[in-house]
Amino acid sequence: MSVFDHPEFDDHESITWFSDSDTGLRAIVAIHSTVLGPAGGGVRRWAYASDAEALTDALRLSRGMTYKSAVAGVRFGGGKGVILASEDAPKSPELMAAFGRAVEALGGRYVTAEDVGMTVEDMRLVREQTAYVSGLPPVEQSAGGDPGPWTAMGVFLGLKAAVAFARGSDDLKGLRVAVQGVGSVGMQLCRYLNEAGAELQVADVNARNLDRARSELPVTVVSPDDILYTDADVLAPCALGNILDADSIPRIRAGVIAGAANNQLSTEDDGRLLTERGILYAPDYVINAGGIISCGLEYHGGASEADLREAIHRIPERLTKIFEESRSGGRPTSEVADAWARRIVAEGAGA
Ligand SMILES: NC(=O)c1ccc[n+]([C@@H]2O[C@H](COP(=O)([O-])OP(=O)(O)OC[C@H]3O[C@@H](n4cnc5c(N)ncnc54)[C@H](O)[C@@H]3O)[C@@H](O)[C@H]2O)c1
Repeated sequence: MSVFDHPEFDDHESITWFSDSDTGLRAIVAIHSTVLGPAGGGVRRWAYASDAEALTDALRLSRGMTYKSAVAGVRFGGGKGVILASEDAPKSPELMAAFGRAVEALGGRYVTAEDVGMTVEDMRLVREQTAYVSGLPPVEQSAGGDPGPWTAMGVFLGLKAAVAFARGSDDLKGLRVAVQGVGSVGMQLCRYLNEAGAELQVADVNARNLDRARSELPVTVVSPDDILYTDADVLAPCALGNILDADSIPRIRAGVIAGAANNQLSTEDDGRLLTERGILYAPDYVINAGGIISCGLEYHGGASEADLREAIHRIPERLTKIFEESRSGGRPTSEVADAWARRIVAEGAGA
């Protein structure tokens, strides 16, 4: 497996592979950049098809974290952990402790938090081994905790800004929103959308999460194979990445894409395909920054919940600026956001 020539390598500062024979832990921590601060980024536990797939995910996600924190003004660089889930390494307090020791071994260059497949309770176990962790139970800090609900708040506000830009009004009453994935973020987003009067179509591959959505809210359940292509006004991807590509984009019917999932575009070219189809795309790492804003304030300390809410309420303003720059320059929103992020990091490097 090539690393330095990997298409997603993008000058990562370091990539560390961890293994612990007692617990079966196998993990990768990719640190893309520490220019703007310690590399902040959650850890994802997922059953990857191969080590190569896990590496690709770690590299893409960690670069996304650099961009996300840069644009959101969070004092973090970018990094990401992935734990390779397998039957030989069941989730256990010991496995979490082993991951905590791995984070500690990086000496503070990487600050972890929860992502897909991880919980606040897992972070508490990680915290027993290292201080380089955020997203802890609220009792241990003032602002912060589980980043999921804060991410959902930012996505909701960002989705409204995207709808306002595309349709001239941010009134969601009667608007049809298709939500892919009703996990931590997707479910909370659905609650906000329902409150605002939107009509919800949802899909999930996890029956328990789907049942929760169905029992709590008036939703129409759509098959996971169809949710991207359903007849909706807004598509909110809140599952995994790599869903927007040359195959899926021509079939999407929604005019706005605004959701939480990281790395929604398969390649940079896919941003252009969306623009050509007239679909307004809210760049994922801009709209889903609520979680890292929360983790950043929690980690650096001294912030109140009011500070956190105020910071998250600035997400729509940033998105609108990106939409405007995209429209006036005829460039995809994803390209505009990437250019912003690179400029902020370059300025940080020169400071
Ligand atoms: N949690 C956060 O604070 C946060 C912050 C930023 C970005 N994100 C991103 O948002 C997305 C969701 O995060 P989360 O914390 O809600 O994770 P989660 O694991 O709680 O929820 C994800 C849901 O998506 C479902 N899913 C997976 N594949 C699917 C498919 N093909 N079709 C339909 N459903 C599918 C899962 O079953 C699960 O219910 C992820 O991409 C994550 O990286 C999360």
